[in-house]
Amino acid sequence: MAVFTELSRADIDALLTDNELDALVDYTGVEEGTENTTYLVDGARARYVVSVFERWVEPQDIPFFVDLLTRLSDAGVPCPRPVAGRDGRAITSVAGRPALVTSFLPGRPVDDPAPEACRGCGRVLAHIHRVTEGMDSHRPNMLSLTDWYGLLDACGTRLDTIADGLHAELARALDRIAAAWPGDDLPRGVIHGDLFPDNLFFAGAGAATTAGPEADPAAHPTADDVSGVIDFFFAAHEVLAYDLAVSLASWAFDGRGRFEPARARAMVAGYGERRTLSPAEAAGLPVLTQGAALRFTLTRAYDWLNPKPDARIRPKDPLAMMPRLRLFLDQPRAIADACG
Ligand SMILES: Nc1ncnc2c1ncn2[C@@H]1O[C@H](COP(=O)(O)OP(=O)(O)O)[C@@H](O)[C@H]1O
Ligand SMILES: N[C@@H](CCOP(=O)(O)O)C(=O)O
Repeated sequence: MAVFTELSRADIDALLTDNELDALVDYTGVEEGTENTTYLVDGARARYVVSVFERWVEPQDIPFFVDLLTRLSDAGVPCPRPVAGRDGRAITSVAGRPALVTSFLPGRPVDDPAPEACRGCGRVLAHIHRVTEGMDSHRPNMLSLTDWYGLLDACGTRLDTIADGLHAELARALDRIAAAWPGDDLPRGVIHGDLFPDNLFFAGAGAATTAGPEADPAAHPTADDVSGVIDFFFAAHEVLAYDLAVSLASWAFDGRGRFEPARARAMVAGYGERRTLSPAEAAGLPVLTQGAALRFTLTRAYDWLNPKPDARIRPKDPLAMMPRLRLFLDQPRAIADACG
């Protein structure tokens, strides 16, 4: 459960009534998520999502998220829309904490995304990249390649308590990735930065986890069934193709962690439906996917080694991305072929 900051019924009631939004029916802390505190709030008229920012997000970043989510919503990207308070401006604090109140989105993520779902993911990413072209608000990426060195240092040899030799292996990987990083030559813009399967909702999805995929065709939604994209709190200015690399690293593997070229191909094809990937971007993807697998290993390891006391959270396995990192490093053709 990702609740770092406990909100009381009185806090939520004050949020709804002080802003003349709604009457409180019920509220609950959300199980999923690892970065921020999330509450679902049921009002008499609508359902809201309250995200209280805990880290990586500074209060001065909040206007960027408000602009971004408003712009994307206006352009038809099914993302959370900021909810305005009594003064007509987005609500950016709850119970004295930096926060954002947004609309609730329907649908569920898929656990084991088939190529059609991957195509939907690629399409949404490209849509985000197109719609944010020329956006005025700017947010630098706090987790860019140079920041990975800081994370590696902060974890230090304590990494070896997670797995023998992990520190040396990650240090080698980082040096190799940094030496080949194609970043400077590629188009930059606003990336989502964390479009893992749990952050994309599909209408009708979710049956796979309860009834088995064969029991309900909706367990395998199509790209047209995308109903929501959430968790923009890593969004920032970065190399656009790196965003695709993050999703390739997190979507293009089956339930047993085996690379699935068909998923990677479908994702790249879906991306191409909305934005043309240049030859230089396609050529950069093998190294960008190495970087993505490394970045999430480092942040997960950091969180593992530095748990927040009293937080209700399920930490993610820091070793889960390691086989992917090794595959991307050892067989760069795997990604290159999928993109060709
Ligand atoms: N707009 C939304 N609509 C529906 N559910 C949401 C929405 N935003 C968040 N959630 C739920 O809350 C969970 C945690 O939100 P998320 O933004 O991913 O948290 P974190 O910032 O900690 O990663 C999500 O996995 C999802 O179940
Ligand atoms: N997606 C990242 C970290 C954030 O996870 P989320 O569940 O809070 O979106 C990871 O898997 O490490």
